[in-house]
Amino acid sequence: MAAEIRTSKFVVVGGGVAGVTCAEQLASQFPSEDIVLLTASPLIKAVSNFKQVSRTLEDFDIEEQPSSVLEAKCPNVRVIHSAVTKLQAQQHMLQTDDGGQICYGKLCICTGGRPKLLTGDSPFVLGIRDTDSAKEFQKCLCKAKRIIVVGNGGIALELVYEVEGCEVIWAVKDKAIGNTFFDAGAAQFLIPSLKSNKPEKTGPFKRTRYTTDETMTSHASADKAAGLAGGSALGPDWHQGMSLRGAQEMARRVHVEYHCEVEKICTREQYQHARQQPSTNGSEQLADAGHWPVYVQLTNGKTYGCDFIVSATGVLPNTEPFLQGNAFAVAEDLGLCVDDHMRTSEPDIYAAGDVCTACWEPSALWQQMRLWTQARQMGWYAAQCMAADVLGESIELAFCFELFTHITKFFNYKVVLLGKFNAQGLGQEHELLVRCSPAQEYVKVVLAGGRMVGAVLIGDTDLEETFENLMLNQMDLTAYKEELLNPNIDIEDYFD
Ligand SMILES: Cc1cc2nc3c(=O)[nH]c(=O)nc-3n(C[C@H](O)[C@H](O)[C@H](O)COP(=O)(O)OP(=O)(O)OC[C@H]3O[C@@H](n4cnc5c(N)ncnc54)[C@H](O)[C@@H]3O)c2cc1C
Ligand SMILES: NC(=O)C1=CN([C@@H]2O[C@H](COP(=O)(O)OP(=O)(O)OC[C@H]3O[C@@H](n4cnc5c(N)ncnc54)[C@H](OP(=O)(O)O)[C@@H]3O)[C@@H](O)[C@H]2O)C=CC1
Repeated sequence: MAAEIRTSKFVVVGGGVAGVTCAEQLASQFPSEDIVLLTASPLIKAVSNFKQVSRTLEDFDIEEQPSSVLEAKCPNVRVIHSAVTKLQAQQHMLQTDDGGQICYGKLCICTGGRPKLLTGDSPFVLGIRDTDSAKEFQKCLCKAKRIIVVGNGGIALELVYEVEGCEVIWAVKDKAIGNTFFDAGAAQFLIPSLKSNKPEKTGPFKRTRYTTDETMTSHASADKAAGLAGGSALGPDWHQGMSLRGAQEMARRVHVEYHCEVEKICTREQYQHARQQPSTNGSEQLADAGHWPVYVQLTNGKTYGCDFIVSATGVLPNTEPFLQGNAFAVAEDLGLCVDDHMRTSEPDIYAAGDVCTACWEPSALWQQMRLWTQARQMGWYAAQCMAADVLGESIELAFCFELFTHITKFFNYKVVLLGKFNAQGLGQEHELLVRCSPAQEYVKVVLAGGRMVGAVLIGDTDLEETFENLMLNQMDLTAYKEELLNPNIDIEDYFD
């Protein structure tokens, strides 16, 4: 007997922040419609305690929840735990891995991303994305004496600071650490934190934690083995309450190798075999001669042995089941291109969060980064756009896309990034003002044409709201440059 075809006016795929926010918004705009949320993960990710801190800065918690919590909150949302395996965009039809078929009126794809690994074919290379991969990392770490972390973004910054009881070799391709988030000056401010002891963690955790039951976990693992989607991305605090300890009795020990990439990864047998051959590369230096399961040759000529490698080298959008047989425009980073109404190039299909690439002409002070805040904002705005389309109303690009803002924590410091915080795309046409008190704060302001266009604030600077306003109103600061970072001036009063 042919499987029943379900029909729904609105279908959202993905139970991460983007998908759940989108489904919630649609549910409140269309209380008499059924909204279907399809997700491959056993738990969903919901935003809680949302606070609009200022015009564009926002603060919220994320909770992993059973879908019943969302269904109780939004009675017209129906969550189906099943992975989409095929999309027929012309027919407006989705197929799922349990054999189901769903016909949609409007669809929003929020399938997130997965780690872009250095190599997919080595059992010694791990990526971290969801709860399962974080647990796998923890299991390998507890037996490890040395690991190599490759990458210079968010995950690498978190790991090198958190891991104890295991030597960490950190290979970065840049001349300073944390290249994705800040410049060499900020890196210099942060480096001493790697050499001192970590402050004791203080609880309690703000976020509720749920665990998946055995059936769900094994279902998710089976999906992964079959190459289907995994769980939602981790986020702030993912390592809280998780022991990131290796097999040695020692505090944190990190050695940074700058300006290098991975040339070759080989097993102990391959490595020993190569060592017995007459040397073809006179410059190769063995950083230590211990016996390790895997060896990594870096482009600076050094070779390190280690227990395993963490590839913290970015994200690849999860687009697979959607592209085949359809005509989606795809960006250079392989995300689904969306316009300023979050529409993909296929009719009635929208996308939001890590899976999409913003292909509209952005505001001068905004850029896309694959972050929680943007996943929430895009999910929310995609729902507004879908609603406007159905109701035949016009809609303007949401205000949150006017100015890039990100609040996070690195090396136990509060970090706020605003606008073109790294002078992205400004060439030589900018000026930097910097104030730094070691171990206390680092403040960098980017000015272009006398106007503030970006800032990096590390520590409890309390400057974010004032700087946000200065960026949004684009006041000419030429006359105030000397005072702007003067610690003896209350800048908030000054521009009141
Ligand atoms: C270790 C780590 C730490 C991070 N820390 C921070 C941080 O401190 N601050 C910050 O802002 N951001 C952080 N991020 C990034 C942030 O988590 C992501 O940008 C954000 O969660 C993306 O949300 P999303 O909804 O787009 O995707 P995801 O959360 O990845 O959700 C995708 C959903 O789609 C589902 N799915 C995928 N394919 C299918 C399919 N075929 N069918 C059905 N369902 C499917 C998945 O199961 C999942 O539920 C971190 C990421 C990681 C990995
Ligand atoms: N606190 C926070 O805000 C956090 C956010 N995240 C987010 O989670 C996602 C995943 O994090 P992560 O994996 O760290 O990704 P990121 O995009 O943050 O960083 C990836 C890093 O790897 C580098 N890289 C890419 N390819 C290679 C390669 N082949 N060899 C060496 N280096 C390489 C990149 O350099 P280049 O840029 O030059 O290509 C970049 O420095 C990101 O979206 C990130 O923003 C994660 C943790 C914390």
